Amino acid sequence: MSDTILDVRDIVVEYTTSREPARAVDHVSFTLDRGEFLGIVGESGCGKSTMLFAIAQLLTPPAQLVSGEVIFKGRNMVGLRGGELRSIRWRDYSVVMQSAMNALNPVKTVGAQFEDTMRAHGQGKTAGIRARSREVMALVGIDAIHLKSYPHQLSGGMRQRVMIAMALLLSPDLVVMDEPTSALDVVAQRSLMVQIKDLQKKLGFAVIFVTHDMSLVGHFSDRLAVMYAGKIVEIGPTRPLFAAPQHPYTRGLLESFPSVYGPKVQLKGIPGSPPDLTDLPSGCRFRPRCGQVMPRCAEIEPDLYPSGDTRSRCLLFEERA
Ligand SMILES: Nc1ncnc2c1ncn2[C@@H]1O[C@H](COP(=O)(O)OP(=O)(O)OP(=O)(O)O)[C@@H](O)[C@H]1O
Repeated sequence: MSDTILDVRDIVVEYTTSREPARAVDHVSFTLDRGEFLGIVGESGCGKSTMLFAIAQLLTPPAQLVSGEVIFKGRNMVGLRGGELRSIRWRDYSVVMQSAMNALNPVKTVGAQFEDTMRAHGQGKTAGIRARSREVMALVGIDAIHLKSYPHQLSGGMRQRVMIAMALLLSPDLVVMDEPTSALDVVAQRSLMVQIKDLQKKLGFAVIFVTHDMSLVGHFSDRLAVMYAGKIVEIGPTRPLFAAPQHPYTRGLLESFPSVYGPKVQLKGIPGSPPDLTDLPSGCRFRPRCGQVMPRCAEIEPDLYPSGDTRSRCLLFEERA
């Protein structure tokens, strides 16, 4: 039996604008195995959150899924109606957003919100709801007393943990996370990441984790997908991708972040900024910022080619395809 839990097939998402539509996700495909931790990285505006929303079926206008399929546990989620989706969300997959303050209801206690979620999925027994609520709070290291707290009574780190506890209430097989640590200071960020990883190993759920901070997911993900201007430009196992990044954009990204280990090196960054999605350069989208640009890069839009242990969307690797 296949171990694939999620099969994202050729998805295209566009935002309607007053000019051309902005194609924020442009023919993206990948699969995710049960229990796997996939990091999605890239600069701000490259389409990471839009892709996550497309997978979780949470897109709202002006964004729309133009084409593609999202096969989750063997079923295409694209086109499922509200009721069908509601029965899958939280139970089979859950979503942890950037800001728990926006995702949690400010006028309900944490416990009441857990109860609503569980009752909406057919858990009728109050004793069972209370026990499970205490259990998930213990999983994320928060005293059950805070089931009586309102979101504003908790620190930022506690709120994010509460969101994770809520995401785990119904033991889903997949948790998608959109920069869940971005509002926290560096120390709180690391400790939350360690906790997410521990929970994932213990409970066995798969994770898709979106972040612009490559060094953050470097220690925790099994595989990484690097996005640039709506496309995956490199994808592969995390370790080799970090040790020997192949795509010039991945190399630039890695050189933009200080490494926790290894010698001190000058941080370089990537010159310029990502292109306007309504006015893309011809050929390779990264071409105007690339240090290894060749004349052909303006003419040919590269495919994903095998490149070392990863696959890269760069003509440097074309002959190996
Ligand atoms: N409401 C909107 N209307 C029009 N275009 C939008 C809208 N929201 C996003 N976009 C377009 O989609 C692109 C991708 O946005 P998205 O938020 O998915 O990127 P991201 O990589 O997640 O960025 P960040 O890390 O800042 O969250 C943006 O660059 C922008 O061009």
